[in-house]
Amino acid sequence: MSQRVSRRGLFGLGAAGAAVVGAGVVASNTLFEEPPVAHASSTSDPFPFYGEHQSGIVTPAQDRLHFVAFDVTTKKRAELIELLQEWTAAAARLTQGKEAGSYGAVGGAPEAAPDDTGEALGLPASGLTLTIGFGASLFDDRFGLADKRPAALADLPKFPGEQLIPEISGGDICVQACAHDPQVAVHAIRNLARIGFGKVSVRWSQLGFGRTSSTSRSQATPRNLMGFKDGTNNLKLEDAALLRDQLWASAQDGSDWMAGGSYMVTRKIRMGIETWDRTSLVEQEQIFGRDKGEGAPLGKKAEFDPVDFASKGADGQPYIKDDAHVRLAHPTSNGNAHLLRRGYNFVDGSDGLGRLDAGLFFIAYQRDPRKQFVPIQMNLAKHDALNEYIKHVSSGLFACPPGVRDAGDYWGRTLFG
Ligand SMILES: C=CC1=C(C)c2cc3[nH]c(cc4nc(cc5[nH]c(cc1n2)c(C)c5CCC(=O)O)C(CCC(=O)O)=C4C)c(C)c3C=C
Ligand SMILES: [Fe+2]
Repeated sequence: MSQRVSRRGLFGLGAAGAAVVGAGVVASNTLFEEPPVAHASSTSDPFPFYGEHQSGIVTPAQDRLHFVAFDVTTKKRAELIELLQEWTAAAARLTQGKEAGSYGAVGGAPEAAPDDTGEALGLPASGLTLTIGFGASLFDDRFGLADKRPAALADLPKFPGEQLIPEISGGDICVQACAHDPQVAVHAIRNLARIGFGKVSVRWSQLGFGRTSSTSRSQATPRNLMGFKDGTNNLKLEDAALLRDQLWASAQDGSDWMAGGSYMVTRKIRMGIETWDRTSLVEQEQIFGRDKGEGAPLGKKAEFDPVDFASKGADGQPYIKDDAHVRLAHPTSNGNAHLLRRGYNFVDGSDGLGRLDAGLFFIAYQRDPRKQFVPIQMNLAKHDALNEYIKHVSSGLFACPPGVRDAGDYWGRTLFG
């Protein structure tokens, strides 16, 4: 059964209702709380906010993304904790289709700035998830966190060929907003930025459309901007044993506060779309090692046929070449390392030289980037035939803490508490 608490419903309470709600965040939650659905059954339904793990990781990937990285500008630890608490309360509301604050866009005092910006009034939850992560720079000496930096949050090495732009890389805190409606995702990030005014500033942000991964077997595999099915051989929510082994951090990994959390790597990867579009079909397929129509491994027929790196064609050469993307990224080439990929296509207009500024905003979750993203990306950066058509221009690495248990908990409590 689904619940629908749309912002329109809330708005309908009017000022009197809003005034009661205004007694406080907890009170407002109590007033409106309904048991969250375990699984959204339509694209307008909410996903639960509270749980052992943050939503937005194994949650079936939604269609739209607004990703933001903040720098913390306050020097006071207490102010940062207070902000995380305010953000958590707002996120609990927003993900359930409510306004960011209890007064809302039009229910507060006319003399005061509204506690919601209003552009999502009337829109349902739209499957919004908000996922927070902490970057390595947060663990300097500003907030007394230096000895809490997890070993797995080690700086990524420099990879061959990358051309990173510092202004759109890194950040102290990130928030990934995913939803089926772009207005809902943008509204959520905008309101978190508004609440954070004076304590954080936006370092960079990225819009994404058209998910490029499936994170559940219930989803069809989407296509990336190169026209290939992307996300076929991904970690999926149904792979319980693999998720335990490869996705979720545990207390035994060395940082108690991260138990139940996961590490997120982001890479903005620009594609040379125009060159790609002039490349022959056979070459495109050899670059990935899969066919373009079905997404089947070369030498096989169906998308989910197992990849066979040994079998050879009539010419005596392996169907999947040594420099093919799927061979180099496969767990068998990387010490059994898996990733949960959750990326999005992006088009940021054009670059002034007649080319689309487009590509893949790659997002991957894992238990330990030193053993997963780093060896895979090193292998790809050195040998991948795809490198001729792509350029990594931004990078991020964030420790995403465990889920928020209930209305008395907050994002990052295990780190600060
Ligand atoms: C370091 C990790 C990876 C980066 C960076 C990356 C970039 C990238 N990938 C595609 C398109 C496809 N990738 C596919 C498979 C695939 N990619 C990675 C990792 C990275 N990709 C992995 C681990 C895998 C799975 C390999 C396997 O086990 O078979 C595929 C095939 C379909 C699929 O299984 O998802 C495509 C297509 C692009 C366009 C890109 C950079 C722009
Ligand atoms: Fe890939």
